[in-house]
Amino acid sequence: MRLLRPISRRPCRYSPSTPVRCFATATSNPPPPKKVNVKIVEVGPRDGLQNEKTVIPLETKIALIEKLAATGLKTIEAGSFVSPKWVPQMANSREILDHILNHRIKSAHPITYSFLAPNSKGFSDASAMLAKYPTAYAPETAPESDKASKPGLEVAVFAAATESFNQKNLNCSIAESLQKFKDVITSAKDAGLSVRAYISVVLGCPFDGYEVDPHKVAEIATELLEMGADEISLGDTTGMGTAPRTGALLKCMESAGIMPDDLAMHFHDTYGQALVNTAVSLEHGIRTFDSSVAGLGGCPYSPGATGNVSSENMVYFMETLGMETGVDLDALADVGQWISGELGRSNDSSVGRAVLGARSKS
Ligand SMILES: CC(C)(COP(=O)([O-])OP(=O)([O-])OC[C@H]1O[C@@H](n2cnc3c(N)ncnc32)[C@H](O)[C@@H]1OP(=O)([O-])[O-])[C@@H](O)C(=O)NCCC(=O)NCCSC(=O)C[C@@](C)(O)CC(=O)[O-]
Repeated sequence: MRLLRPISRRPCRYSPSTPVRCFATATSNPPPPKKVNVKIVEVGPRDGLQNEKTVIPLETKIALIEKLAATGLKTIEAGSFVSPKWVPQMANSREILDHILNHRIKSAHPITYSFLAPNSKGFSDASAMLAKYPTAYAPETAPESDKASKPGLEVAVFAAATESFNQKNLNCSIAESLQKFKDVITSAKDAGLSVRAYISVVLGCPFDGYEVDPHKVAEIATELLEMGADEISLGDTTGMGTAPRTGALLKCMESAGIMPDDLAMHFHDTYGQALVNTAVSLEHGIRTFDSSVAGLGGCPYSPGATGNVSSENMVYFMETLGMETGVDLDALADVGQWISGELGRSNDSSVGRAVLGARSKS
């Protein structure tokens, strides 16, 4: 069990008043500033595609994951073990996991692939595949050499900050879903998988509006961390988050003793506030951000919500702040354009379009 301590008692690498880049004090020959790494979690193949109305062929989904893997992204959410009656688009996640384990997608660096599994049925479907290829992935405790040559795997559970959204999304109360997650998290840890836990609608709910209690978010996050989750991703599912409310939420998390390293932020860009909220999160020490290529996405249970902030915009934003993402923006822009074409929709990444436009002029 992870012990949570008040934030003031554990040395924090960053505080709200720390500028994102810290330059060394003047010397005659100051070394170049060391870049701060940020982790971009690409959620396009799952969050991005789950709400598309026409059935996307398995080959297209696999091609998307392979193309993303070649851009430098190190974490890719690849599918979801949920009821096909509820989310038909994710019905072939089993085949996607099979492909990842069986074919070892080519990449110049180790990649962790993440799959949603909100209950024991979802996890047992996923673990049946792991049993088929028991040595095809690198467990968390594997030696570095194994981690370099085999994919890492992560299981993601998901709760909500409001009862109404939890009921719509998972057909049970928050307490009941947390109970179900206990088994999933324990089994995932036993199998050597890392665990991510989402909390949706943390900054606004399609049913309860702005009435989301940040203390409730902190309470759920604490419970999930104590169950063994490695990371909590705070979802602004509706995109209703604003800079002051993002700041207030993160302050509340800090007061509850939840460390910035334990958190990721998951912004949808419905109101165009995602990067503003990202900047606030950076100031609070968060270094992991979810995004989806070409801004794909939208939650089936959040009417009107648009996609996640686009990965191209996120990478550009981080790199222009002098932070290191490890992602090749040009290559990512190509993937965004390609998948938009495959889906017959417009490319929703302004940076993606700008990169391609600038290239076509040169
Ligand atoms: C959780 C359930 C299944 C409960 O749904 P339920 O109907 O209450 O489940 P049940 O336990 O009563 O079982 C009913 C049937 O579903 C089957 N079943 C039961 N579980 C599974 C499973 N895991 N995989 C496949 N099948 C399953 C089960 O076997 C049974 O089949 P039947 O006997 O009728 O043939 C359902 O509510 C569900 O699938 N919900 C998924 C909702 C979802 O995927 N939402 C989108 C992801 S969350 C999100 O997008 C937000 C996020 C993460 O991106 C962050 C953010 O932006 O906020």
